[in-house]
Amino acid sequence: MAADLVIAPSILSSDFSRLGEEIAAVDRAGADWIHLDVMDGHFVPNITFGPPVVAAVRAASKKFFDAHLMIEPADPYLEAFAKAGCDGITVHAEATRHLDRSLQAIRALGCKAGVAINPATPETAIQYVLDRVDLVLVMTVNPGFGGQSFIRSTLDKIGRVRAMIGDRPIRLQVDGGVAPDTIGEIVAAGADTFVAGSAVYKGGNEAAYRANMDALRKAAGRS
Ligand SMILES: O=C(CO)[C@H](O)[C@H](O)COP(=O)(O)O
Ligand SMILES: [Fe+2]
Repeated sequence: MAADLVIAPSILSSDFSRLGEEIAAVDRAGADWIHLDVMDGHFVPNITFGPPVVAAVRAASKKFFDAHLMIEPADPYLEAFAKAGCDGITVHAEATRHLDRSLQAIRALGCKAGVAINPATPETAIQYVLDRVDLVLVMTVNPGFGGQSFIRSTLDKIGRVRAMIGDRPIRLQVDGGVAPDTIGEIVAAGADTFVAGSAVYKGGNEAAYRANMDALRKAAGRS
């Protein structure tokens, strides 16, 4: 496993009326990456934002912009997200007809390529694209909303994905229900990159965000 642990606050749980400030606040409070949840009201039952908003908030932080595209199709929008300033782009295996091609396209745009799988999707969905990706995202809630409960049946799958990754330089990310009471088991299962929305943004100010991320790192055994 990668020795370093990455905490990526999901701005889905931030105050959207102050999005730039909310990103800058988690940056100062110790976020490793910024996780951007893009939803289309089609692949998932919610709508968030697109490339113009990403471009508008890009100046708020120099940290890695980790775009989680919950959109179908994704291919027509990859270039726009790259130009908006995303450092990594993750597409869902379930929403991408020609997954190998999409992942090649992301890398050709100069971004890190990620592939996500939903809780009900078996890990075999990604077995033939592992040489095309820099990140595998195992969803631990059904995508679409923040603040949902962690789905425990995903723990075994995280372990199987870790074994599939082997010694490849691929990050294993989890997203959904990551909190101090779940992160220990998720680390033990083999994940190294943690998206947390409600568990980071609760409290509503920078001091709370710092304390929340410290609590996650402590519960993960990394502080
Ligand atoms: O992709 C997502 C939802 O589809 C979000 O990243 C995720 O839900 C984060 O929220 P929380 O940490 O509150 O579960
Ligand atoms: Fe996400």
